[in-house]
Amino acid sequence: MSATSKKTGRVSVPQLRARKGLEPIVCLTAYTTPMAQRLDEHCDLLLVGDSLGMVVYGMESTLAVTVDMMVNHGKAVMRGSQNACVVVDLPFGSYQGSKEQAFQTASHILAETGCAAVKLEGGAEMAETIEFLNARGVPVMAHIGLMPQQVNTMGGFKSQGRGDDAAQKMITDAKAVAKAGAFCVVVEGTVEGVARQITETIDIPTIGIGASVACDGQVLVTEDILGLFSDFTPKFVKRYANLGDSVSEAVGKYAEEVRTRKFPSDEHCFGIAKKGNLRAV
Ligand SMILES: Nc1nc(=O)c2c([nH]1)NC[C@@H]1CN(c3ccc(C(=O)N[C@@H](CCC(=O)O)C(=O)O)cc3)CN21
Ligand SMILES: CC(C)C(=O)C(=O)O
Ligand SMILES: [Mg+2]
Repeated sequence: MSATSKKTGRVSVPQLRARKGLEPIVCLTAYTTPMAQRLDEHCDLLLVGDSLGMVVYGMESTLAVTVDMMVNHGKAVMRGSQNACVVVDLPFGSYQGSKEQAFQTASHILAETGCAAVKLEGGAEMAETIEFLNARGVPVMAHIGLMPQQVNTMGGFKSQGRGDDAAQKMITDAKAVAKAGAFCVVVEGTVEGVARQITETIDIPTIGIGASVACDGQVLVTEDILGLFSDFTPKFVKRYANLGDSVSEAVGKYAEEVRTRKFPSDEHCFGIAKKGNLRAV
């Protein structure tokens, strides 16, 4: 059972921060109310990720995701959950301009959705922004390593931390976001040795996605583990179900029954009208 705060019933940001080095933090993405309802009892943290652009809207990257989309899906996830701490991703272009822009966007998302914190991508270059937000009441989850919003500068969704310089830069980034006051940090697509060294070096929890078992917690995209998304499958995804196949099978049966007039049968109908109910024309 996860620790919950008395007042709201939800896992709080300080409780998550205090999990450093203890029981691993369980996190999954959530975009909708029905999925949040299913995930809530099992997860410490639900992340309304901007990956929804690719998973729900069929976009080729996360770059065109808007603040309005994040607010609407954030509200949906809050309605479907009561236990987990809900964190919403700041989308591309809504926070990189200045720390003031970041505060404007983040405070809007917190006020509109009721979520507990925001996540933003970036290392040392975002430290000032993280400190600015945190000091003004916006808890920040950082995100380093493979940063999908940097797909155009990184030349694709490629794993990070290979080579001494890249490894050293990632460790510097991790230290910078921790010092700036981030309450935890997502480490994405990063070689094990670097993820382990970061986890051992900084005093906030690391949440890994493709960053080995050395991290203080794990996150994956829910549709990936359920087999509901198949445009691509990152190496770090483990499939726990094949719901996409179940959907195809169920819908195939429905279509067949409609075409053969097997559906709807009597049990799904409101019966035959009594004589008096039928008005003569
Ligand atoms: N469904 C989904 N799952 C995700 O994990 C995810 C998203 N969408 N959208 C936003 C980002 C994009 N991510 C991605 C996308 C592709 C790869 C990928 O195909 N990587 C290859 C190459 C690795 C390399 O060259 O180092 C792989 O084999 O994992 C990884 C992460 C992670 N995020
Ligand atoms: C995969 C996680 C870390 C994310 O940023 C997202 O879902 O957008
Ligand atoms: Mg994201």
